[in-house]
Amino acid sequence: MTATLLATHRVEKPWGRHNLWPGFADPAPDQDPVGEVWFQTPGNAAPDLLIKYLFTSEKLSIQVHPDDAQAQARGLPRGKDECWLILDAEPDSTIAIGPKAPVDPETLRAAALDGSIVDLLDWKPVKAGDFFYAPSGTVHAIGAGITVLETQQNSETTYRLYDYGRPRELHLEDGIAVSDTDPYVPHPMPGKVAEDRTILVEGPKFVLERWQAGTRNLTLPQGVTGWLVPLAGEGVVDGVAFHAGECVTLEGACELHADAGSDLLFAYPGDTRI
Ligand SMILES: O=P(O)(O)OC[C@H]1O[C@@H](O)[C@@H](O)[C@@H](O)[C@@H]1O
Repeated sequence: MTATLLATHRVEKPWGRHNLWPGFADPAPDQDPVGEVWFQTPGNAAPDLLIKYLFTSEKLSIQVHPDDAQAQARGLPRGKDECWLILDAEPDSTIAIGPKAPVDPETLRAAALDGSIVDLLDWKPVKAGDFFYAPSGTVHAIGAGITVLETQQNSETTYRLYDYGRPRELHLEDGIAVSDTDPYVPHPMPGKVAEDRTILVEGPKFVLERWQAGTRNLTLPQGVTGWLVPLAGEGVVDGVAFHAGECVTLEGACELHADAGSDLLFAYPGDTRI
């Protein structure tokens, strides 16, 4: 059994914020806004998954990620399926996920060049508690005024198709080549499978569970790491205390106690619940 409290890595982004979220120190007013906080595993090994908080004040780029095969064909370790649990959103906040109607790659390319791609996409209103799974290939954009907990394959390959004129690099040819041109179809979600267990994602790249307060004995198979993400509350796992806003990786057999009021996510690679 091993429980490791992860260090955080803050990433400044043009669409980030100066007022973050309980448990996260705000950047000083004269510093650049922080858009992402990543939880980093110690050492050099690149784990399968990456957990991030996202804090937005403007729309992110319209973007797409390659899948495993497309990434590996480009010499990259893996693709990037990702999913978002909305923790907070302003009343008019939206997320774009896929085109509203089927579109051919040439039309998508032209729309990315002249900015009309914004209107091609399906912008959905979002509120706290909403959940979206975006498989690799899904053209997407997270909107303004949103706090998100993102669980993703551990990849930083983002192909930007459109960036609202911000002076950042675009990756039009790569992006169009991996874009799914059909409307988004929601990913199957098993949901509540026991009184104290909800499965938000069960494959193909990872499993994501949501738990409340209580005591659990977990046994992760040999070689499998689990990421425990306390969204609210606090507790102890294998003698390591955790609080909302932190992240603990687990290996082997672990005993977990989460106090009343806790809201926990638990992610691990694979396509089947343990
Ligand atoms: O390219 P920008 O706009 O900075 O957005 C990059 C960010 O996009 C989000 O949708 C997620 O995929 C994040 O993991 C990623 O870091």
